[in-house]
Amino acid sequence: MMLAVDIGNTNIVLGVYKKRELLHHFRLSTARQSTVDEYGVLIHNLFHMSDISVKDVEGVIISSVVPPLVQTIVDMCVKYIGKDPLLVGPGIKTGLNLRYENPREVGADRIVNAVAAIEQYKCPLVVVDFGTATTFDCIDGDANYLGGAIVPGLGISTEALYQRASKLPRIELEKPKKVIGRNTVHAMQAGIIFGYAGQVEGIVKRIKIEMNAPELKVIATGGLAPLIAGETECIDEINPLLTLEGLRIVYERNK
Ligand SMILES: Nc1ncnc2c1ncn2[C@@H]1O[C@H](COP(=O)(O)OP(=O)(O)O)[C@@H](O)[C@H]1O
Ligand SMILES: CC(C)(COP(=O)(O)O)[C@@H](O)C(=O)NCCC(=O)O
Ligand SMILES: [K+]
Repeated sequence: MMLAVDIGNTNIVLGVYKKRELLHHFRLSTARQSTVDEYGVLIHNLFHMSDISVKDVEGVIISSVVPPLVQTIVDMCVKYIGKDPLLVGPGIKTGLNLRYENPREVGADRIVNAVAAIEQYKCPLVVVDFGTATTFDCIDGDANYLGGAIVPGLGISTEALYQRASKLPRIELEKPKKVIGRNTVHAMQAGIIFGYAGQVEGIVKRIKIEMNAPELKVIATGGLAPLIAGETECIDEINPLLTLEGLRIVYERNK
């Protein structure tokens, strides 16, 4: 078995693979102050509840966009799983041709998303990951990673209204019935959800023009993808496990 770990700014997602098959996946909060032993307890409990033996884990791969947590999770793997994990970063074979000005700058989650999408779909394509931030990753017809766009995530945007405007409450990220809200909560939900869908549409439209690829496929992933995908025609498919799949592929390429 192989353990794939994606450390995002909000959630740490873990996947347990047996060859190409995802047997289990788990989602933890990204707690920057948690210790090696605290993460060890979580992993121990999750494995125990799922009847996974640590002894069966032959290797671990990690992608992280939260530098302060990397050493903690690496140390946890060594101490509680007995494996030195592979880190997605410089020196690792991804098979991806990165056209970023500085390839080291690209988030590891964006890299593994792109690797998985190229394997699973026909290029050209765009991956939209609705996480803490929403990222757009553009892949051309020859499977080159071109770059993309980064926008504030749905959660961050919603939180900003609450934090910066005294009379705006904290709201649930839920789709309202109408775009014309007749109370504060509905008005905020309308603005956030429908505004976000419009933003995604606008960016995808510009990407298609800039890449001269009107037929390009748009794949959505990340915790909040289903909320927005229903509100726009521009998303072709939701693939919630794209990041884990990318980690599995990169792991195979470095065995
Ligand atoms: N299965 C899910 N259903 C609903 N919301 C989710 C789910 N998974 C994650 N979320 C929410 O989506 C947001 C982004 O999560 P995620 O995609 O894991 O972000 P990141 O990769 O930045 O950690 C968070 O607010 C999280 O609570
Ligand atoms: C853009 C991101 C913050 C998205 O992270 P996430 O929302 O998945 O937590 C992350 O991919 C990142 O820190 N990237 C580095 C900058 C870049 O990709 O150019
Ligand atoms: K992510």
